[in-house]
Amino acid sequence: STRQNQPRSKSRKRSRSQNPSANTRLSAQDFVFGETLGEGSYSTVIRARYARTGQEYAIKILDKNHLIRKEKMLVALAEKNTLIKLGAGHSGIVHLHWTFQDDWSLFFVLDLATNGEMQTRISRMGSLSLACTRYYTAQIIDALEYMHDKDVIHRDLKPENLLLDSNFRIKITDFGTGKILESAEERAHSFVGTAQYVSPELLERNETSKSSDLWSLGCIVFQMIAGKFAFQGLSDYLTWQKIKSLDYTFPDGFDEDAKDFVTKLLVRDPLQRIGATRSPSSPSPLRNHPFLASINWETLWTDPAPPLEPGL
Ligand SMILES: C[C@@H](Nc1nc2c(c3cc(-c4cn[nH]c4)ccc13)C(=O)N=C/C2=C\CC1CC1)C(C)(C)C
Repeated sequence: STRQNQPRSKSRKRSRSQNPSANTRLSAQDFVFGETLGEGSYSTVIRARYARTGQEYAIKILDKNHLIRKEKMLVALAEKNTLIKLGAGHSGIVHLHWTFQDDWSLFFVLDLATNGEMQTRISRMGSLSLACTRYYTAQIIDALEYMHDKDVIHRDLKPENLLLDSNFRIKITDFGTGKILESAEERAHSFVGTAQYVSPELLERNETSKSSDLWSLGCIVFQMIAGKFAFQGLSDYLTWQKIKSLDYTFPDGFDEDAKDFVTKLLVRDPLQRIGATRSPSSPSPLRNHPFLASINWETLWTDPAPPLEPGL
């Protein structure tokens, strides 16, 4: 029967099975751990197989003592709550299936994205074709609008956090920058984001909003097509100077519609960015931009991904 084939928390029909942290009976012994997939700032993500069903997952393991010493336990819990809040509602977002702990660690059992990080693809390819860039940009927008409508801001959107599942579709991950916690005082100390993708408002006013994710999207689209960062200095400080002065240039041959799209995202004033003032009820100017005219938003998540071929 299905009871044997599912991790037990799923076998319960009540709402408990919807709450990943409800399961107090899963333990590390229920999994066979494999290769390390990546290291976060306070965590390691390891490939693992749930022994009972053979289903593969990615398990994020956080060291409790480390979290306590660095006063990041609340950040870890905020990330868990953000992941729970996002739930299984969107296939473009990594889903948290269960959590459990032992004396030393917290365990988050998440979707495995078997084709890894977009960053790896861009590095290998140099750049992505326009068809790939349009497809992935549309999927990022769709997932981002879902997140923003749930009042979740990613804050550190970058190609490393854009995973590719077995069908080469996007899965956004690493919500390690829990916005729930950010009091003004904490904000002053916990500098968030990766240099090349940080928005001007975060650099100048330590401020982030949903529109900061749109700035990062602009940097990502530029990078997918150009095969290099929009803003890159010889040091983080010089990169930040370029960001604050909007010092970037499109390489020759950069698609004109894509240029217009990126230009409307890399705007200093967060409120003037395309899509910044969208509401769940109003149509999104991002989706209607000419650069994405060829996208069929209804079949976006069932269409096959375009072949990953080099761009420019
Ligand atoms: C960006 C992230 N890297 C990764 N995070 C996750 C992966 C993941 C998979 C591969 C991969 C799979 N096959 N080949 C490579 C390479 C990197 C991955 C996954 O499958 N499922 C959930 C993940 C993360 C969820 C958790 C943050 C909440 C860092 C470096 C932070 C660990």
